[in-house]
Amino acid sequence: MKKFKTESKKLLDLMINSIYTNKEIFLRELISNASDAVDKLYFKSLTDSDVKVGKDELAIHVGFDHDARTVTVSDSGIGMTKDELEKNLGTIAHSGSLEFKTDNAEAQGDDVDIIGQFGVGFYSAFMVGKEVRVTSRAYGSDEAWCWVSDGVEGYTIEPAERAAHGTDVVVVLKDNADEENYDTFLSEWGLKNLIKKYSNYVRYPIQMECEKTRELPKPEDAGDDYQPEFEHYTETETVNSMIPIWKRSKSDVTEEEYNEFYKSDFHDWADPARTIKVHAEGALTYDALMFIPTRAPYDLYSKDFKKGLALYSSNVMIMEKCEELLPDYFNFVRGVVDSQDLQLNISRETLQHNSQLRAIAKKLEKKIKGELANMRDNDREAYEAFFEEFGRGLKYGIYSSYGMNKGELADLLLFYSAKEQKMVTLDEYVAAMPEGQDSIFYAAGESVDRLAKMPVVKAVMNKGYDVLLCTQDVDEFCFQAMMGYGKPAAEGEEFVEKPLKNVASGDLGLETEDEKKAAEEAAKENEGLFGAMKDALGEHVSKVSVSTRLATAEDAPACITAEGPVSLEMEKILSQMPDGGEDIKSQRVLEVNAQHPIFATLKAAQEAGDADKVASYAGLLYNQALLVEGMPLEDPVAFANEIAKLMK
Ligand SMILES: Nc1ncnc2c1ncn2[C@@H]1O[C@H](COP(=O)(O)OP(=O)(O)OP(=O)(O)O)[C@@H](O)[C@H]1O
Repeated sequence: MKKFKTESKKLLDLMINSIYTNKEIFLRELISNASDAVDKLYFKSLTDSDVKVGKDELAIHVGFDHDARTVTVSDSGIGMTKDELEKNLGTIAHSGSLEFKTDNAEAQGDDVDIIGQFGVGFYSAFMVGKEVRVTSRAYGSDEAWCWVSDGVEGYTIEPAERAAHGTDVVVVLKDNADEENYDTFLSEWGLKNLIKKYSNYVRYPIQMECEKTRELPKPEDAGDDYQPEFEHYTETETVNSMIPIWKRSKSDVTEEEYNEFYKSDFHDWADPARTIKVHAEGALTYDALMFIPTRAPYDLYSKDFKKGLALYSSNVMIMEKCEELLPDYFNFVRGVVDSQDLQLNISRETLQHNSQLRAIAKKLEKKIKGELANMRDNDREAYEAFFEEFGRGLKYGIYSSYGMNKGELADLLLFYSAKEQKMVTLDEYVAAMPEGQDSIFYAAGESVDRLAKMPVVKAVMNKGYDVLLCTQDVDEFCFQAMMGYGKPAAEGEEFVEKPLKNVASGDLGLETEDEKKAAEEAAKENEGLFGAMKDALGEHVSKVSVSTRLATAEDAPACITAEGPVSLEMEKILSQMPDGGEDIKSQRVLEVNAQHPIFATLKAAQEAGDADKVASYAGLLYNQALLVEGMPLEDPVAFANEIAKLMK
């Protein structure tokens, strides 16, 4: 037996125990080696007229023997001589494939795509195998050799038999232990799954003998009670689909084919809303195929959801979900990126340089954004359906970046316009703003119908201004992070942002000079009344004041607004959060309509010294305003009792 050198032994131990996180990739590595071997022979046939092999003779075979506990990967490739077995498999980190690639760098065209480069992949077989036997016959040689090793001490090379050129790698699996079970590698289903997962796009057919059943023909003399009989048989099946759809030119692929690929590879039953194909050449050459789904997967908004695109290099899957390729707010995009130029880490599980990924991600983000903008502008119905499913994520993207992402995302948002009675973009809202309107108004609450009836909304609408009715919990948080919205109408034009204002908060600055004056006067005149009302309401409000937004007898008698950064709707949402949001309160102001007949009644009660009536009416006004604004009453029984008292 030839012993591995001490350094090699250490390296081998490292290889087997530390480099890979996932044992199952051993099959990917052996299949990649087989594909390289076949590729090398094919390349020879192209460059040397003495070598005659047809592409259809070239295949890879995967099989297993349950009783012997072996998995075998065979190829009809270039094979290895005794010397090559020694050099390639006896020396860790010696890559015959890299040598081949370097030697033939000039002559290689698109027809060859060698995967190996580090000279370590083969040894991953020892993660699952207690012994590996490699029987190989080099092309053009009439002798075969068998290399055998336990992956610990060393290896032997003995003469062997093989009918034709090529290599068989037989992995004798380790025994099952408590924490490891290798039986999945001893089933047709388990191996097929791994081939599909990692090696589906290897360019040569990967074949397996597959078990099938078929019904036997019904005998002519079968009686009425004949039960159909079945037989088992095996058939050679090609498991991989070979040609990656993303490498085919867009004009050669039908929409149907893209849809089928999407549905089968990403496990969706609905066609995608959009398909985005990218082919980039230059410093980094790559292909990408991305899909915008029609509907959100059930776990999109859960913590366990993992975003990412599948990453392939030389047709072999490196990562199932490469997170770095997508920003969080486009987490719903599914797809594939494939590049031969990626500098892989030795385990092929990550890349050496994330800057390569960043460059790709940046370009892809632009493409996705462009596709969404195109859908928004040219197929509004489809875009609204998209937004219904995924809009929350876009808004959350603005909120969670404290508004930093608004440049990328804000023009993709849609909100319900009270005036237009349909979904509009912020640009459409701004474009329709009448002369003199300098803010974007919105209201937040549970439903559009309810919001449309709110006095604070009506008051702004009566001035001729539109109000965006926001019904998602994230809406107001998103707007607060944005603070304002605007973009230059034309290139080079000045950039003016319109502030975003909640119609139920603070001073909107919409009152006329006359209205302002009237309110100031009413406040001064009725200082005593407002003081008494505030006392009656206690901690519930920070202030009782004359409303400037409710300014005619037809408007509501009172409304509640919030001073400061926390609105009533935000308070409601925060109070429903599991982690202590209930402590965050808005500063409520009870605004009273001084033109409303009820105000006259209140004034009269105050003048007559009827403190009980003032207190009771203050409570009633406060509670009914809460009801209108969709806020819970603190004491519904007391409220009902007060009303009953009035009705007696
Ligand atoms: N089935 C095979 N047929 C012919 N040669 C093979 C086969 N398997 C392995 N080899 C040779 O053994 C070498 C070492 O294989 P190994 O899988 O360790 O590394 P690699 O494929 O070169 O690189 P990587 O670590 O990137 O996969 C290969 O470069 C190749 O020359």
